[in-house]
Amino acid sequence: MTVNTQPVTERPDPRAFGLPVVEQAQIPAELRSLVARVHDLVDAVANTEADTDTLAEAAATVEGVTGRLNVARRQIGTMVQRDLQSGDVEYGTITNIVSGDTNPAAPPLLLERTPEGLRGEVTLNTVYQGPPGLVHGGWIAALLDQAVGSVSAVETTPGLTAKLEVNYRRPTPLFTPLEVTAEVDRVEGRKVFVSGRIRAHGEVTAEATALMVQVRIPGTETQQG
Ligand SMILES: CCCCCCCCCC(=O)SCCNC(=O)CCNC(=O)[C@H](O)C(C)(C)COP(=O)(O)OP(=O)(O)OC[C@H]1O[C@@H](n2cnc3c(N)ncnc32)[C@H](O)[C@@H]1OP(=O)(O)O
Repeated sequence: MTVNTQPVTERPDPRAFGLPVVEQAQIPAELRSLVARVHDLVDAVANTEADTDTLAEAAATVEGVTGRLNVARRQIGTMVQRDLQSGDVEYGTITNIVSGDTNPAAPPLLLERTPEGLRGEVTLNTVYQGPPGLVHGGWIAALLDQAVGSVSAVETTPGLTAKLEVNYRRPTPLFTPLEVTAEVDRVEGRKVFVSGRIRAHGEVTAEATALMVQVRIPGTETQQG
């Protein structure tokens, strides 16, 4: 990471903006178990060749369960607070499609701090398939977007992706541990230039460069530039 000529603003607490925050430890084990079961269910549904009676019975069962769960729903924008092994605190939406703790559609990608930036591992099944046996290109971009967005948030302050350029160098395989890394390259005022990579078997399959623009936080415009 190159020199930042602007002071880094203290990481904002989403509660100050009226967003509910759930600490990771407060998520019940029963909900985590349900998320994992539904994650497996999506894969089973996507691939099943069961007979029609079984399909009809499963649809009715799932419809009933969905109705029971929908009785109480979270507020849109609910955040989860994660305490990283490094001691850093990270906030993200609890249903984030890539990393959300309660989203059964999320792989999920869990990232931890390294001396260079962030690193995580994820293995994707056929739910994320594009070409036969390979990860969908849009999902590759999503993994990279999440990684560069998170590293920007952890090392500076949260921002939105203004520009993301993905270079697909090699096919990215399913059912293979993928290493995802991201780092901050430089900071210019509110602009954070970041980069990220996906590796399979140690070989880079995709890489991205991106521009994150830090969100304007009331009262901090002077520091943010
Ligand atoms: C919370 C922890 C974890 C978070 C992880 C999340 C990962 C996922 C991230 C996402 O998916 S974000 C969702 C996708 N992105 C968006 O929806 C963003 C939509 N775009 C916007 O909302 C605005 O365009 C944006 C906030 C990016 C910028 O608007 P601003 O009004 O704040 O910026 P402004 O126009 O003042 O420009 C500030 C600087 O950035 C530059 N800039 C802004 N947009 C740009 C762009 N698109 N391309 C190049 N440069 C850009 C602009 O030229 C200027 O440079 P200078 O300071 O040098 O003059």
